[in-house]
Amino acid sequence: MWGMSSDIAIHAEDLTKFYGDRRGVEGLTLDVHAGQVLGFLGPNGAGKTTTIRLLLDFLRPTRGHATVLGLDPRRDKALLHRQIGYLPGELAFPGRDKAEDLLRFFAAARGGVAWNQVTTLADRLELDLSRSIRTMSKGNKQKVGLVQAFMHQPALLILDEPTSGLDPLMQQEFLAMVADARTDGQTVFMSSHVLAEVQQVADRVAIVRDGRLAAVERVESLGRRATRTVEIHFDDPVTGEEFASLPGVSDVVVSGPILRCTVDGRLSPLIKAAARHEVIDLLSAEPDLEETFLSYYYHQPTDVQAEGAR
Ligand SMILES: Nc1ncnc2c1ncn2[C@@H]1O[C@H](COP(=O)(O)OP(=O)(O)OP(=O)(O)O)[C@@H](O)[C@H]1O
Repeated sequence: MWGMSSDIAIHAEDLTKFYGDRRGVEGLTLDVHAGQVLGFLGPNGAGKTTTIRLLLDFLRPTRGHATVLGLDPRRDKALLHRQIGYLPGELAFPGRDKAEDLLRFFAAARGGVAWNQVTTLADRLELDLSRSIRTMSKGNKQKVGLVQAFMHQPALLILDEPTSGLDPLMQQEFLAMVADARTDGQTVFMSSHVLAEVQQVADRVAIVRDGRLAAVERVESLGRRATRTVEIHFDDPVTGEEFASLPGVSDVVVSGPILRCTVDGRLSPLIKAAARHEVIDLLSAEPDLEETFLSYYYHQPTDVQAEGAR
């Protein structure tokens, strides 16, 4: 439909939303491949929720358009929503009492859901379905939201800050649910401001800031580009100068026989230079995607549009 190939679950083209003269999101062009997990990353106010609401036709774009599961959200909203599992960023449940009642209501609205799906998900998340939603903590409400998003095994899951309010164990369980969904061929679009969690499950990461897409990267290539911190202990004092100009080496700090620096990319230039001295020890911290992301994020001009965006 719409000339879209079915291996694209979400296609956004110049998607733009202004709230008055305030930018929600501008010029967002992005494809999400069917069967993949896309992490949609950015800090508060970057435009993640705005983008998600545009994809679902809860907001109308100022400019541009989106195609979701081959459908135009503006024309086929109801049909589209039946095929999607959506977790809103702000959960507002109607006044029904028990979690189970609310989930039965959602299940019926979707034309019936195998109830064992619901209980399986609730068990995984350690959610007591007999509890009253009104008295639930934020985390437990979030679990109810997740169960309703996953319970009909939708072709596409659109999740706005899905781990918010979950404790670390439950965050891991949620990530396992996403990995299982991917195994089953479902597509997942999840927003987050935490790279570490997205890194575990995503195929690609899209980074938004100030309402613009700053980068789209495969998770592995983010990793390959990772900077790492290296500390080398020598027998005798060294000078920083002989290391500071090496390719990829920065932030050189020398205190006596100890050298600390940041290396971007391969370690060999540093290791060759170090080997001119007697090396006692070398410590290299695991490439930290969070740091890579942050350095990338803060050092790029705003209007960079990565080649990987399409
Ligand atoms: N209804 C609105 N009216 C005016 N401005 C809005 C409205 N909704 C969002 N904005 C603005 O649009 C920008 C993007 O907001 P959005 O909620 O999409 O960001 P976000 O990345 O989802 O952030 P958060 O994680 O805080 O939800 C922000 O500057 C925000 O203040």
